[in-house]
Amino acid sequence: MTNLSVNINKVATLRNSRGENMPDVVRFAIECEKLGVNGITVHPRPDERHIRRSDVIQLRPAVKTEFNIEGYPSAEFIKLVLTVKPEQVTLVPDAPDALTSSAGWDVGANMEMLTETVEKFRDAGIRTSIFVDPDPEAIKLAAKTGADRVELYTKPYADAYASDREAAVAPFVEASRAAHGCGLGVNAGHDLSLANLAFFHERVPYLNEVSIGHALISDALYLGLPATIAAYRECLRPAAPAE
Ligand SMILES: CC(=O)[C@@H](O)[C@H](O)COP(=O)(O)O
Ligand SMILES: NCC(=O)COP(=O)(O)O
Repeated sequence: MTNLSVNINKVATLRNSRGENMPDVVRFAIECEKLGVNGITVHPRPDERHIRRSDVIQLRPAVKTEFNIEGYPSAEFIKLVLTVKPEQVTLVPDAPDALTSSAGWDVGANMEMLTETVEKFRDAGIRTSIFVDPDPEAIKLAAKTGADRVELYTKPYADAYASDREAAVAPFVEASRAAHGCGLGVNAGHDLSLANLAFFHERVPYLNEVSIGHALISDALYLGLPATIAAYRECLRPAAPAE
């Protein structure tokens, strides 16, 4: 089974466009859980342009499924995560002013820092995941940091899906096999959508979790949240066993 974690960053973007608390990110997370999602993801950025540190703290007791916090492991981020103790932390290499995530880690160049960071979170009982491109070498190194999972950066898949979906998904199939072979769990995310998710799920083995925000929140504006969550969950329905 592949879990669906809803990234609620964009709900906070809308909230922040006015000075008050509408929409309420905690209420939104609870509504998502009532509709059957398996987790809630947030990516607090240093400028607090969407999710704020105070949101992360308020979400913790409200989220009853899996709380996944993504971000660059600055001292401030590490302190926040160790205080909040989510079920999962995803380490992402974004610069403080990044518009959005645009690449996985250069794991080799950051081996010592990643290994030390993973150890801090593991000691606190928090599952760790490292954001990587679908590169078997980076994945082998990620396993050596002691991380539990990798998250595959799926924008290249999303971009290439319309022109040649077989070619687009092939590196992710290989990457997921490599991760599984190293004993790592496999997450995936970035620009997954109703257009490309079902095929990704059908083809990529060992997929533990997808985290989806931008497209899902946009779809909810058109379709409503219950229909949107139902449609994404349908994309992740296990294939019927072969006759
Ligand atoms: C790691 C990743 O792919 C997501 O966290 C994505 O970057 C969402 O962040 P924004 O909502 O700030 O674009
Ligand atoms: N880890 C990816 C994520 O949380 C959501 O990315 P996106 O769907 O907003 O591109």
